[in-house]
Amino acid sequence: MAFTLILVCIVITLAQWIDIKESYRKQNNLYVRNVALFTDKYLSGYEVIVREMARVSADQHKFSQGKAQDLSLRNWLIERLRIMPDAVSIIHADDAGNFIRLPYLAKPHTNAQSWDPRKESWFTIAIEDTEVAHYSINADPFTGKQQVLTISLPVIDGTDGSNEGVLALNLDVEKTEEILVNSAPPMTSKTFLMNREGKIIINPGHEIAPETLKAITERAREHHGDFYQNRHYYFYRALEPRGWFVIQEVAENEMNELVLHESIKVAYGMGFALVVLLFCWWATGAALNTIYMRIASSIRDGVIKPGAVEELLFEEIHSSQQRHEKIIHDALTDSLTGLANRRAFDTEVKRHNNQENCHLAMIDLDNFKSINDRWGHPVGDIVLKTTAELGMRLCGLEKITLYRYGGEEIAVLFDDISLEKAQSYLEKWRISLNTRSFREPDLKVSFSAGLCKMGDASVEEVIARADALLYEAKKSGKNTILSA
Ligand SMILES: Nc1nc2c(ncn2[C@@H]2O[C@H](COP(=O)(O)OP(=O)(O)OP(=O)(O)O)[C@@H](O)[C@H]2O)c(=O)[nH]1
Repeated sequence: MAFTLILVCIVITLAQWIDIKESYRKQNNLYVRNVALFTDKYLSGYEVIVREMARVSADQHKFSQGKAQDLSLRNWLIERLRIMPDAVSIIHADDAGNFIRLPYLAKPHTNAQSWDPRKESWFTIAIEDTEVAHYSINADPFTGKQQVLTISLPVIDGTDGSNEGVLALNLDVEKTEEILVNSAPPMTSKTFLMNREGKIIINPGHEIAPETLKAITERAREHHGDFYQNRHYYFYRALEPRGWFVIQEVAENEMNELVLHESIKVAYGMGFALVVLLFCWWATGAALNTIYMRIASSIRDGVIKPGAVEELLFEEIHSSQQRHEKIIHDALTDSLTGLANRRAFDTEVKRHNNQENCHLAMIDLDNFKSINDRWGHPVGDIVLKTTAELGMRLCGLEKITLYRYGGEEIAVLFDDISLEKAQSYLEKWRISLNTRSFREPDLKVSFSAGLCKMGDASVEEVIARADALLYEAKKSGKNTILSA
């Protein structure tokens, strides 16, 4: 029992462990999805503006036409730049090496002096394509910033389709990092952006080993998902169409600690419930044991000891036993005289016939019909009852049993009693009945009896012999006892 309960508790706690872990997995996936959505919205907003700037630049800006007509475009671009809080600069460059960079810096960083935009990856990729915006991380030679996030697009003349170069918007990487820093993961973890080639795009200061990046590129094959690698859980989601991934790295220890923290509450609850159950089980067993012991000793001693439950149980057992005994008693007793009835006689006579020194007497009231006829049946009943009472009273401690054999006939079984003693008993009974005064002044009652030995013939023959003697007694004038 206790073992089964403990087993159930362990199974429930384990199921709870798996359930909590699964719930954290979902939370992390949701977190990565939200970061990806937010980052996507953030970058798309800037991409739309860059696209608009590229379109306007294509219409208004031709490097071949000199600088004068650029002023209005420059002002327009500067205005756009001002409304983009995270934008660092914008560059329009063509494949002849001409470029303008806004805002204009009077003292650019020394790196800018020999800078050629055509050597930048954002230029080479963007100039080959006509539709898709390109995202890359670069250094800004003008400010000396090591990292800017560049969104680049080709500048295509709307009228003749000629390529006027590339427009590139540089965003402050630190601002994009803030998205990742300020996002609230469900647990302590590292969140960063990398591309499909395993290169880090944005990483707010986490240390990510190159082999980890390699492993992620091999495992992160779907649009989104999660996997376990080298004691870490990884949750990822693609940032299409940039070919980037938002990655969240959770240490296995961190996940296990959280799951353990949650599961331990359930385990404590289960443990407490188990202890309470076992205690109740033990207490009930002990209480029942005490009750059984008290009932047993009550039954053995015949004394009901204090204690409501035991008393009730004892009473119930006792009264049910009494009911049972009464049913048996009623089944074997004549209701008028209180003597044992014919059914009891039929059972007992066989037993007596197999024993030594047993005798049978058949008794019949004399002239009973006349008594009934003269004084009525109720008086006849009283006579029957009085006869039985006298016979019973005279038995004393002897093993003499009286049976109402039928009508006004009574059978008597003498167990281990000599013929003389039996005769003496019957005689005393006959005299006491015959001398008995009734309320009815003229009522005189007597009986005749036939007494014989048992055991030397069948029951039927013994009864027939006693009946024959009774018949003889009647014939000889009644109020007589004959024996053989
Ligand atoms: N009051 C009463 N009468 C009974 C009962 N059982 C049998 N009797 C009556 O007992 C009478 C027996 O009459 P009989 O068989 O003629 O015998 P008897 O009148 O005693 O005559 P002898 O036996 O020859 O002395 C019948 O009238 C029965 O109705 C009973 O329980 N109560």
